[in-house]
Amino acid sequence: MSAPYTVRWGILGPGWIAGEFSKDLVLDPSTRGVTDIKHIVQAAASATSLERAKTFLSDVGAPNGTAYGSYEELIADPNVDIIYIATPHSHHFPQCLMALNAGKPVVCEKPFTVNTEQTRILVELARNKGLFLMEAVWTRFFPISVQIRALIKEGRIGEVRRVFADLSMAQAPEEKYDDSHRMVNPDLAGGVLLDLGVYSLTWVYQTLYHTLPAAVKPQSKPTVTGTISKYERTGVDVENAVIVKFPNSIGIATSSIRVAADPEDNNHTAIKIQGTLGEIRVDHPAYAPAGYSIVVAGKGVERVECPVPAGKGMHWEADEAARCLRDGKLESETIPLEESLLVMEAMDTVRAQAGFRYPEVIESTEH
Ligand SMILES: NC(=O)C1=CN([C@@H]2O[C@H](COP(=O)(O)OP(=O)(O)OC[C@H]3O[C@@H](n4cnc5c(N)ncnc54)[C@H](OP(=O)(O)O)[C@@H]3O)[C@@H](O)[C@H]2O)C=CC1
Ligand SMILES: O=C1OC[C@@H](O)[C@H](O)[C@H]1O
Repeated sequence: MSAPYTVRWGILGPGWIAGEFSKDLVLDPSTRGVTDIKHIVQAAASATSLERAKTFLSDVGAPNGTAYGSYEELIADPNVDIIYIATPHSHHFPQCLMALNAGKPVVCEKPFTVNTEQTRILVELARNKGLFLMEAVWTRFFPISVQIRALIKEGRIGEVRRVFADLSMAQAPEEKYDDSHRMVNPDLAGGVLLDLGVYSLTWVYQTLYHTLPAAVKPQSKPTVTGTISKYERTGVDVENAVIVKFPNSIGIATSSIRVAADPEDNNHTAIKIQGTLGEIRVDHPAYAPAGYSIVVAGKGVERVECPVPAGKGMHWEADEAARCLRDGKLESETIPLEESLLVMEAMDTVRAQAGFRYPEVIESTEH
């Protein structure tokens, strides 16, 4: 058996999710049945302080990693193969630009950028430079997503005509968040559409668009209609509803931080994928569901549990990025850049229809 392909990660923005991601990186991949890939947390950088980067590395179980007190040093490190960006939404575009311009492949947290134009620039830059680029929508790589896309393609629930997808978590923003917090701060591109709505839209696009034959995709671009409710204190959205109309199907994506999709936290259905023969009901939360049911008329209910075998489940997206690097691919087939652009476009459209724009400094493509 050949040695596993090893990828050395550089973590840019050592905050909450970067910690979860890095802890998954250092897990033994065989705990999820993976033997062809190995990850190393090679380095981490904090723009706030070198000490923070050091503490981060030790906390995630990578005490031998190199700590940097600036992002520039991280992306210049020749021992780093790929950069993972995990900062607030407002900062993804300039930081991705910086990393790509330095010749580093990038995995960037969701949402890719503040708007579509920014993502388009990154995609063109990565393609021109021959560098791998991927939006870190971890949900797409969960075995549950893989299984459900396969069930749709094999016609288990007939022709899929409609999808309802919700990711809502009652968070009482007035109590939970200071107005400067990234969830509600317009300067950091806060708001529920970009933060949680991106997952509801992911379910719509990965079921109704990703599963289509390649030949029909060019004629299958959706039209999007949507609305939002604003947070009185900061003006970002706290609730939204998006209708995504494809030629032969309709997706309805919603998200909220005012109400909960699953108030009792009890595997309530958050996503319904409806076909002409039946439906697939996927558990809350949409970003990491742990089970689903297949309900076919006359055949009863088949329940499928999909627990994460070890860690949080962010390792699957890292495995994908590693395999793409190994195989010389510039993008993931599971989350093609075109689909990241389509989701960004949907969010742009909803914001435009609602008259919701972020400060020019973060909507700008000049950096
Ligand atoms: N995949 C998932 O499940 C999740 C994804 N996310 C996504 O990850 C990203 C980061 O979220 P999260 O980990 O909660 O973020 P944090 O609030 O923990 O911040 C992450 C890092 O970003 C930098 N940062 C924080 N605030 C600012 C600011 N005001 N200006 C500039 N930089 C700042 C800091 O880096 P430094 O130390 O270098 O200053 C910080 O360590 C977002 O895109 C979010 O949508 C978030 C949660 C879950
Ligand atoms: O990506 C995310 O998923 C989990 C949520 O709790 C978090 O706010 C969001 O950023």
